[in-house]
Amino acid sequence: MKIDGDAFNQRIIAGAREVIDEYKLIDPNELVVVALSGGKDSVLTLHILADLMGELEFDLVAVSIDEGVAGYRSEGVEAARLNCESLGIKLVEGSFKDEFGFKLDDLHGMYQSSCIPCGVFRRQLLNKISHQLGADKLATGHNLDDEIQSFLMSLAKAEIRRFYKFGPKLDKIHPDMVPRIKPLWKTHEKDVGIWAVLNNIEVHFAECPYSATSLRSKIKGYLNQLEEKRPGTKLSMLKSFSKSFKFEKKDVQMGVCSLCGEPSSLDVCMACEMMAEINDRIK
Ligand SMILES: Nc1ncnc2c1ncn2[C@@H]1O[C@H](COP(=O)(O)OP(=O)(O)OP(=O)(O)O)[C@@H](O)[C@H]1O
Repeated sequence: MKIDGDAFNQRIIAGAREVIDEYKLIDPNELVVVALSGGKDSVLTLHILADLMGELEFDLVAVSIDEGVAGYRSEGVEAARLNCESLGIKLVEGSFKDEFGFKLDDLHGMYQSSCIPCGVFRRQLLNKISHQLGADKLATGHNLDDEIQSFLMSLAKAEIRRFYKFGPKLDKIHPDMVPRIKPLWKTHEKDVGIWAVLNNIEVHFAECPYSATSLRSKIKGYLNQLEEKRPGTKLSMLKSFSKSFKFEKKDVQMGVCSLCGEPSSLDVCMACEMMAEINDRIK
């Protein structure tokens, strides 16, 4: 079946715009930072926001983190640079090596999945750089698929506390924590891939070599099978999760880590706890 490119693009943009408007993701005069991995989802988020910044009157900067995965991340960072250059958006780069003194590859075999430390350190660094830049919002490329996967992962691990991260806009729960927004919250991952190919956009399509070990990748496979057999399942799940779980964000108590001073709900943040183990093992 041949796709009508213009109609498809309009549908994708309208879907994100609907989420931005419905959930009031961005206010005028705000500085929005896009967490830009160079993958298709964050690149689409960058393009959509670059397109809207004039009309909605906000500023835009992108941040890319090099986690230190040989043969993988440098291509993503390159795609991030090319897209920022073509759209005239400033790109700020950070790396695990510079910030924490190790590459993700150095941690190989230390955890059940390398995605565990990767997520912890990346989230902290993205927030730290965004806060230093004076950002009001941190936009990620999380799409509908990512969101249901995260929800099911929290359910499977009985990490009920994490349910507050569900939804297209997270509240500001600490002065040093930049609230995250997810313009692609209702966009199917498959459609993002089609958008990138259809428009010949420079994106890094490869999967991280560590991702196959994660619980997320298993849940992703299951959800894709389900969607193929029963189209519409993913959207129904998103809708039912949205209706069933209304969490009081104020119940999440945020303070600062007693070691590094970064926002944390624990006395010692996950990053510092992991850092102590890592220092014992590799330094
Ligand atoms: N290295 C990174 N630098 C900046 N932001 C990142 C990075 N990795 C992930 N993110 C942000 O977190 C979101 C979800 O992460 P995920 O691991 O699903 O990304 P990905 O699949 O590598 O790339 P994408 O989601 O952009 O296609 C991304 O959409 C992006 O906004």
